[in-house]
Amino acid sequence: MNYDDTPAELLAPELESDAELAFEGALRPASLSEFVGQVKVRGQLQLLLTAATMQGRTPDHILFAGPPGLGKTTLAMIVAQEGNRPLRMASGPAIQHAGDLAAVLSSLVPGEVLFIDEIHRMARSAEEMLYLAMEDFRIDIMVGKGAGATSVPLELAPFTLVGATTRAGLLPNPLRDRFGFTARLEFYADDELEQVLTRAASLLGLDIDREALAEIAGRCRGTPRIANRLLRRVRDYALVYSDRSGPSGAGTADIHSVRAALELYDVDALGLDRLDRAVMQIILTRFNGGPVGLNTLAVSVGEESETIEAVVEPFLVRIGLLTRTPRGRVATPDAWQHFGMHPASAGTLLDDL
Ligand SMILES: Nc1ncnc2c1ncn2[C@@H]1O[C@H](COP(=O)(O)OP(=O)(O)OP(=O)(O)O)[C@@H](O)[C@H]1O
Ligand SMILES: [Mg+2]
Repeated sequence: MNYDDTPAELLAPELESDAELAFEGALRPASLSEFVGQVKVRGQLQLLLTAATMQGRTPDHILFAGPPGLGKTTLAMIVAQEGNRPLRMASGPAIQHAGDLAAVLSSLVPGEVLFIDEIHRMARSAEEMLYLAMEDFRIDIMVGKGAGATSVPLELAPFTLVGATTRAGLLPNPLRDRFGFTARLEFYADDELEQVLTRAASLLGLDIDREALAEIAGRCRGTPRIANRLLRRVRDYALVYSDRSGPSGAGTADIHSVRAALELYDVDALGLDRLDRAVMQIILTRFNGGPVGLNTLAVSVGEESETIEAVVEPFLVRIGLLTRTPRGRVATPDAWQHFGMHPASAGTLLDDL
């Protein structure tokens, strides 16, 4: 069985390169009204921000949780932009000591939005400092060492903390409880992805029809970042193989060029990526459909169980290939069908293990 037939980067929901970063920057919607989908979250955010503006106070702290590429960073930027507030970007892994966080917090200006990406990866000591900062806009700084050490309180400017995490479950309760609003981002529906793609196509100057956009939307794991990435590969294909009669000379793409381009890159009809396929195939072939425990599964595919749980599983569950039960992960009848396999009889199963 070949698990490595898709270029990993094409369907990976994580960011890959600097070029992609620049492209994402250009595509990021700048206001809530431009932001596609997540209707419920958008409404909730709008209310929270408007109420804060009416009262002239800083908005409550906000946590965005959900799989990679669904718009957490984009929404954090929008929170700052909508309220015309300065934005400071930080990331959990870069905050390894309480002192790192103290330096950031003490330099915030009143009303500033502090965005901490991957907030679940911050150091413990920094987390504890953050509790006090979020609640009372105050921190205690330790001065000196050993018996002579004293703690000096420091007032902070009122700020709004915006946290993003792919693993809300890893946040300690005291931290989670201090956010006034937690938004869980969902995978996008096909028609929403089509809107994202329409906008991106016009920015790329690519002439592409509805049917072709719908085909890409159906294969991008419900994720805008992947939609934009697949669109760029389709653009390449159109550039090289079409007659370049599009308005900007970037080529024209239709359903045939989309299918050909995606086939070239081994993006299957459901948009499963290499890791999705590896997980499903292990469950089907090695464990005869399951149940399989998360850790066993992670070891079998050679991945962190964190990645399986945060990135792979939510999507497989959403498209109905996998269910989670108290005894482990189980493949659905649709999964057997998608991979063209059948459950083995009990005898062969024992041989296999
Ligand atoms: N609702 C949306 N409408 C339009 N474009 C979107 C939307 N959500 C995300 N995008 C696009 O997808 C890209 C990825 O979004 P973003 O960087 O905000 O994801 P993320 O959730 O922060 O991912 P990660 O967990 O990897 O940091 C952005 O460049 C943006 O162009
Ligand atoms: Mg992000």
